Amino acid sequence: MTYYILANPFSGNGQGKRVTKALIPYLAQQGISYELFETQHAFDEARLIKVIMTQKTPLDRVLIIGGDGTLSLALNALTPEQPFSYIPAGSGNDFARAFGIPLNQPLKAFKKLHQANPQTIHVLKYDSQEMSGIAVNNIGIGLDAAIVAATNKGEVKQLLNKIKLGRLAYLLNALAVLFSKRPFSITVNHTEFTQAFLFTMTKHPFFGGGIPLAPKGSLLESDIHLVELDHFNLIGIVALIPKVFKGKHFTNRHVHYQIGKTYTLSTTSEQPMQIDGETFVIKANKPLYVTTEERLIMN
Ligand SMILES: Nc1ncnc2c1ncn2[C@@H]1O[C@H](COP(=O)(O)OP(=O)(O)OP(=O)(O)O)[C@@H](O)[C@H]1O
Repeated sequence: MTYYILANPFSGNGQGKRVTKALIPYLAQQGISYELFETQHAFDEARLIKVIMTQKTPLDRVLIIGGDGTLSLALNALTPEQPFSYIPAGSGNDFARAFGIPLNQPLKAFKKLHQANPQTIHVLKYDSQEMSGIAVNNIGIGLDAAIVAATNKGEVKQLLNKIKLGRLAYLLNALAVLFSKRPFSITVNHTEFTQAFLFTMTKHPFFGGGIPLAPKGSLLESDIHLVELDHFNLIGIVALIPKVFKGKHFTNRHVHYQIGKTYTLSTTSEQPMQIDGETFVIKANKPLYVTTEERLIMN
């Protein structure tokens, strides 16, 4: 059995490279066979998964090393029947937190996955006229997407990442967007929210690098947790932030929470949308259909 490893050396500000550097000598020392495929540029994951799938035999394993974005892009290129293993090497690592994969301990994570049997998890599956795919963490429309969009394109992020303050970039952008983002109207399964501010569907508790947005979410179930926050006064919204960090935001009357298996939604205006931290837009009156899909993980 050979491990076909897809690694993003640049994830987590170079953590992908550090994880690979720790893992490869260990595999060699243990006599474990491997083939390493490192991404050469952004969005190289799908190409490498295709190469891996033409080379591997059914007994070989697929191991992904990177952040949530790398995992998401790789799984979108992998068929549902193909089991995968994962070692986190990002900055947020929400999927790894949700599945209990050791963070910052690549050898511990590897030893665990090496012994593991395939287990079924449920990820998000989305579909519209314009796009389709799966998401391992969450799909957000409005505030979180606007923050991700502002952070991803900001040169400030690169600078702050270098001095290990990437999370500060999120915080600064979050504050700027908080004050400028306007509410929007969204209809989900026939319920209309006319003053929506944050609208996030998640399969597991975490978003934004460990923030417990939906503490009861689980990858082991097909439930999709929907958290919607209405735009109300900004002082109230700012006061809500520490509660979100503690997972205690559901008592606020402006927070709406639903658990469901499928959602059909549409907005009346074009809005930013984030899918596992990559940014898109949802066009006005273009329905998006969200459900779940089963995947096999060996961790
Ligand atoms: N060789 C590369 N050079 C530049 N970008 C890359 C490379 N390989 C992959 N990418 C891009 O990096 C992004 C994914 O980064 P990833 O999310 O894994 O790390 P992160 O942002 O540090 O972690 P997290 O999402 O956990 O915060 C994707 O857009 C992917 O296409």
